[in-house]
Amino acid sequence: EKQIPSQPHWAFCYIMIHKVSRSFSLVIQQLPVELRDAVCIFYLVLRALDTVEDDTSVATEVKVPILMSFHRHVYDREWHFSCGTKDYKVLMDQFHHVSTAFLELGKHYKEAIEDITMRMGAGMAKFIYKEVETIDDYDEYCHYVAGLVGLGLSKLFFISGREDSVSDSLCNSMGLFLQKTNIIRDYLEDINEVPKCRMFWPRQIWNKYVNKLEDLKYEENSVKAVQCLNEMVTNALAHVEDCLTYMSTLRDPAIFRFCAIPQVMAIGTLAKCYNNIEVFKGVVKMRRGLTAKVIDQTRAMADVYGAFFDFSCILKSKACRFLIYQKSLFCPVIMCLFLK
Ligand SMILES: CC(C)(C)CN1C(=O)[C@@H](CC(=O)N[C@@H](CC(=O)O)C(=O)O)O[C@H](c2cccc3ccccc23)c2cc(Cl)ccc21
Repeated sequence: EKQIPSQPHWAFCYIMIHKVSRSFSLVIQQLPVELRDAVCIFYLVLRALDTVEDDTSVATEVKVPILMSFHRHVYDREWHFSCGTKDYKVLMDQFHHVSTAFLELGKHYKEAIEDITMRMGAGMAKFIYKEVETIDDYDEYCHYVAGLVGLGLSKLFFISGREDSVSDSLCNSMGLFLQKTNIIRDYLEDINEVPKCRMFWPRQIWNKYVNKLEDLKYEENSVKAVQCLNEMVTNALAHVEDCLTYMSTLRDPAIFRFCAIPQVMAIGTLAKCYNNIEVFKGVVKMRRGLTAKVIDQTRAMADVYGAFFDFSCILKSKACRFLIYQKSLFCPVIMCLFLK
């Protein structure tokens, strides 16, 4: 039957989304209601899984079984596992509201969310025992925590009947671009994490510049640190073409905005991080005003090409500009930008 907004579990879910991610809760409101509910639950299930993975005070022998069986816990109204801090602790303690709402979703939505949760939990468990050494490890880890989100969202869009299915590789790139941007931006926060620092930058990249990842934050290494940072940004930019291709396949304007806004935020963050020693001194965040502007002005591919084009001007990289030019050939607005 139709959900009455007063039902406590749906109220809890939407309030929780608003608490953990202001911009995401704004963007999710654009979606058609049936899809919005499925994405809301998908996001909260993933946030809960991430909270378990992130909690360094949970012993490995306790954490791994929870990650592996999380996809079944979403069906159990009684289940919860207390961990995390602040709003994430509330999410974990009150998780039964998420399970109750999850059980009200359509069958295909539940199957899609369960499948991605199972695969992500298994991937997270694998990386509890495994460091990110090579660039392949880096891509594999980002696939588990973010690429799979792209696959899952595309499945939900398809189930809603509003979008055709898209190749796994394009969906994966959407997630990798966002996650690699977060990993670059959050260097200092992750390296200073207590009790155990979290390291996602691949050794294959940073060991060309320093002996230990944490050495990047010391003043005397600042030239090498920025060179290493720029290599990490360049690695993330490799996904731009796939992201632009993915977004240009989207038909539903609401789904387009839902996908495009985080991508434009990410390209803006990368632009701020590029060549910027501040990444090793504090967290480099886009100004709140700029975030509001992106949410308001990202409506069509022309806006996305524009944002990526602005970034490529900052990069001054011919390769990136040429790529954007190539992709935007059928977009008059961008064409005149190039001719300017
Ligand atoms: C790791 C991640 C990038 C996938 C996290 N992730 C996102 O980053 C959110 C945005 C968000 O939460 N922003 C936070 C960032 C932050 O915490 O700093 C904010 O507060 O602005 O967006 C993604 C997300 C949105 C739209 C399309 C996507 C396609 C593929 C993969 C992910 C996609 C997301 C969608 C879902 Cl359903 C679940 C998680 C995410």
